[in-house]
Amino acid sequence: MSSRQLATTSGDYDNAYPPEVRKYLRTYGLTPPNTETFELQAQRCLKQLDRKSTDLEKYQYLTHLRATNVHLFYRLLSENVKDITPLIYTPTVGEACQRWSDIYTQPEGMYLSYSDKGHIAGILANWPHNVEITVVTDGSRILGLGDLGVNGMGIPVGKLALYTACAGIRPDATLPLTIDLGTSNMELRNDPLYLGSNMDKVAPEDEIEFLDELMAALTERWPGIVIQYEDWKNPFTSLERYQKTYTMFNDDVQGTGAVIVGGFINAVKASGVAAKDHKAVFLGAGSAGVGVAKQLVQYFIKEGLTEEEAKKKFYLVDSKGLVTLDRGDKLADHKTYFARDDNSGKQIKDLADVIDYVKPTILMGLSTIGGAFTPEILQTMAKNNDKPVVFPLSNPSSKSECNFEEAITHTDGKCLFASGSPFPEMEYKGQQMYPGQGNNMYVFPGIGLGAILCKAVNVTQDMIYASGEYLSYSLNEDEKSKGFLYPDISRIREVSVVVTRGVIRTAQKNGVDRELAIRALSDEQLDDYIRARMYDPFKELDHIKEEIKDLGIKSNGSNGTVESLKSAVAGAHL
Ligand SMILES: O=C([O-])CC(=O)C(=O)O
Ligand SMILES: [Mg+2]
Repeated sequence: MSSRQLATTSGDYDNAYPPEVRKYLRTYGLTPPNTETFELQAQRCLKQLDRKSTDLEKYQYLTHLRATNVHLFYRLLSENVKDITPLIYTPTVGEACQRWSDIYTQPEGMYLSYSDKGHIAGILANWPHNVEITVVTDGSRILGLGDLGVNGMGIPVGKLALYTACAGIRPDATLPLTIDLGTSNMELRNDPLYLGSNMDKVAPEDEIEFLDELMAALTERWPGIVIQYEDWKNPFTSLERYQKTYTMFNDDVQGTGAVIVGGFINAVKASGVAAKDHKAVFLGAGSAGVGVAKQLVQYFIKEGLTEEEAKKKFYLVDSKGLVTLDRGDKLADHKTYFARDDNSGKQIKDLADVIDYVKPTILMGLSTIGGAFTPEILQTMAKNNDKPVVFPLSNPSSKSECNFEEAITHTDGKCLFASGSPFPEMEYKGQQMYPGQGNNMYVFPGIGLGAILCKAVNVTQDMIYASGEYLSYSLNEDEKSKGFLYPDISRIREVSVVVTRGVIRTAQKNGVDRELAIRALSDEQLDDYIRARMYDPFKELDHIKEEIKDLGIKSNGSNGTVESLKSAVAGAHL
């Protein structure tokens, strides 16, 4: 009997497979006759993609392709990362989430509801694959688009597609997970097509009870699982509650922080201003803003400042203005750390006035207020600095505090720029200008893969920081000469190898690794070890051929022909 039964994944229906492989997989006759090269397959896909008139239609086509030929989808993605990533991830995924209940066609992960409490382990048993990593959201803060309830499923799906594309986690080892704990979004709840429960968000203590059960059930079913929290309105509670007990991290607080560290290290070098002389104004003092600022504190400490000095480099601005201790309102816990006490009673409401007061070298946007970096603000940054650092980081593009063209034009081409969502490069005064994309996709794939490969018990803050630091090392000479702050996205798999190595090395230093055998590897050997474990959609055919060879099919001297397969694969229906 063949070790293969009937085809089980959409990848088995790949029409790149020759007849003998189709016969082995028992898909012979279930696909069109010709065996196609990837070039031909890609030509057809790109033609179909081209014919779609909106990005959302392209997103839907790509979703369909993944569901019907998973390896082809990843081959196409890996050869066209720069063009396709914005269609399956930010910004298009934002629109897909807003319209999820409208455009829904098929399940792509698991949905758990509050009413499933007490039965979570039993429900997880329904998932048919072995899982190495899950991305879990409750949809309560999807990108900068607010509470989208279960429509947020697009985010775990998109993040995990990037795990596969960028870090080579096998597609069937990923689990997109959306928790339906109710939603405060009345527009959704009044929509009969809404796919989640029509109830208000559960109370925080009920949410914690639910999550306690979920974390235990996930880890019981898949003991090595890495759990990534994504797009939660209040991510701090779960981070503090679980990070020492489970292998988990929060991508928005920690991943975004780390990716900014990576670009920031390069921006500080390029700015010509010593680290100790920088000052940063942050528009947005929510979880992502504070998460980023905290990791930059770690950077300044590494540069020789005390924690107190490092903390003083940051001026956070929220909807009420500059965050100060004596502002008269009750500050959320996470803001207090950065609240200023040196304002001599002065309160400043407007961002432009804060900038006049602070004269920052760095302006960061994590506010989800599209256009908040006005031409005047950008002009002031350029007046005060030779090379102002301007990072409008909110997602998707519509929420970006400014776009690349505005930043370049209003700083007369001087700014060092990175945004959260992609913007096109442009020419300015005869010179080609390249935008950086400070998106956490540069680090989370490596954080997850690193944690999986070294079998980390926890994801420590040092591992997170290392992902950003190693990201900064991964710029090549060509990228440096063009003034890039982040490496070219088309090199993302190689970048992820470097990031993964940084994460593993740091786990080893922290003593949270359980795969002790890889401690002795040199850096070069470790990189090879990582690469060898990355799923490569171009090598699937070779793996199946190996499988066939292992069954001794070639041993009758017929070189794997259809005839030899006929006799060797007992039980196959030819
Ligand atoms: O998904 C992205 O593009 C980045 C991110 O985590 C967010 O904005 O929440
Ligand atoms: Mg996010």
